[in-house]
Order: sequence, then C-alpha cells, then structure tokens
Amino acid sequence: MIDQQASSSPRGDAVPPSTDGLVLDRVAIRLAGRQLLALDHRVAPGDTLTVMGPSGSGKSTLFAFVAGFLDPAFEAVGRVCLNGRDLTLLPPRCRRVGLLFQDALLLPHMSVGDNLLFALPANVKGSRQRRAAAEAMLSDVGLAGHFSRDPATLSGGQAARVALARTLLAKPEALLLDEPFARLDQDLRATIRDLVFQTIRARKIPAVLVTHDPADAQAAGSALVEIGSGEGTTV
Ligand SMILES: Nc1ncnc2c1ncn2[C@@H]1O[C@H](COP(=O)(O)OP(=O)(O)OP(=O)(O)O)[C@@H](O)[C@H]1O
Repeated sequence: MIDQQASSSPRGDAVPPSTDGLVLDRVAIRLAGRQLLALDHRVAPGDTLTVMGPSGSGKSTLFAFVAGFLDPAFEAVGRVCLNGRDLTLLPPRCRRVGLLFQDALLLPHMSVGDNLLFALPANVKGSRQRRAAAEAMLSDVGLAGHFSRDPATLSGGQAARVALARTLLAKPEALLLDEPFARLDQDLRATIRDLVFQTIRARKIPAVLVTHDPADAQAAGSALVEIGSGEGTTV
C-alpha cells in the first residue's frame, strides 16, 4: 500500500526541473511489519543504477514499486519520479517504464515483426508507418531484415536483441533490467550487455539493473546499491 502523505502529488505534478532522470525519493518498503529495503537515489539520464542483493532481499519488489504493480501485501512510502513527473500513484500503463527480463518472452505464434507491432503504441498510425518503425528498430539492434523470422528459429542473442527492440518501441523514459543477461553464455553476454548499455547512454534513458554478476555492474558503470539488510547501501 502506498503512503499517500509521502506521495504528495497523486496526479503526477511536476517536481523541480533539476530532477531529470529517475528519482527514488526516500523509498522504503515494508513487509509484515519489517523493513525490506530503503533507497534514496537519483539515476541521471543515460546512467544505470545497479542493485545487488541476495535472494529475497527485495529486488523484484523494488521493480514492482517503480513499475506500478506492487502487491498490496507490501507497504511502501516515498515517491518515484521520472523526468519531473511523480509516478507514485499512476497506473503502470501511464508510467513510461520499460522492462527487460532474463527471457525474451516473445509470443511464439507470431513472427518477430508481429511481436514488435504488438508492442508498438497505437498512436503510431498506418500499417506502412508501423512496419517501418518496427523495421527501423530491428536495424538499430543489429537485426535488419529479420522482420518475418519465426521466434523459434532465433539464437539466444537474437532473441535478446528482439526483446530490447520491443521494449524500446514503446519509447520508455526509464528502463528496469531484471537480470537480462543471465541466460546468455559468456561471449554473447558481453556483446548484448554492450548493446544494452550503449543504447541506454545514447538514448539518455535512466535505468536500474538487478544482477548477481559483478561484471554486469562494472559494465553498467554507475552507482551500485547493495540491499539485504533492510537498507540500501550505496557503494
Ligand atoms: N506477493 C507477495 N506477498 C508476500 N510476500 C512476498 C510477495 N512477493 C514476494 N514476497 C516476499 O518478499 C521478499 C522479497 O521478495 P523479492 O521477490 O522482491 O526478492 P528478490 O530479491 O527479487 O529475490 P530473487 O533474487 O530470488 O528474485 C521475499 O521474502 C519474498 O518471499
């Protein structure tokens, strides 16, 4: 449950212009009367905050809070603001927060292109324009010409690229990366990791990365927070 006093602007009023990026403003989340985590952090556009912690420390819970689908079993206080908008009480579809997971989660009965068109916002009109937007995004992630591919025939790296393209098509203003490289083997992992962080920097998207791999944290290159003792510790 969100503490409405701590979240001062239920309609998404502007916070000061200095708060470009993703702001976790005095966020604390409790479960069954016990503090699970506390974070107070700003992620600048193009930067990635890495969150590490043992299983059960609250990493998925933090993402659920930022994305807007926190289970009512949790009590949360504090605000999450994105480029000057207070998201805290907005429904998930209004937040402009994109997610990348371990699995590409492509719909198997659709082509790669149709998976992308399915994710493309409805305000991109006209079938020709929609297809052009999807093809341009495929090209951006290194998969030009793969529009008609069957997802079942993609390699792990290609599927990860399609998942990135699908997330970016929704024009997210922030990205939550939930161990997106964990299923990839070592060489591929470095390649996809570089693609993701280059994209984040080039598009100036603030991101939060959950990982167990210190090499991911190093590649992300910005702040690292360790959770697990009820407090987030910036390292
Ligand atoms: N819907 C829920 N209701 C009650 N407790 C929950 C719920 N979801 C998760 N929890 C508990 O909240 C705590 C944090 O869970 P969370 O999934 O955020 O941890 P995590 O750090 O993401 O773990 P992992 O690394 O294993 O994915 C755990 O003790 C978990 O059992």
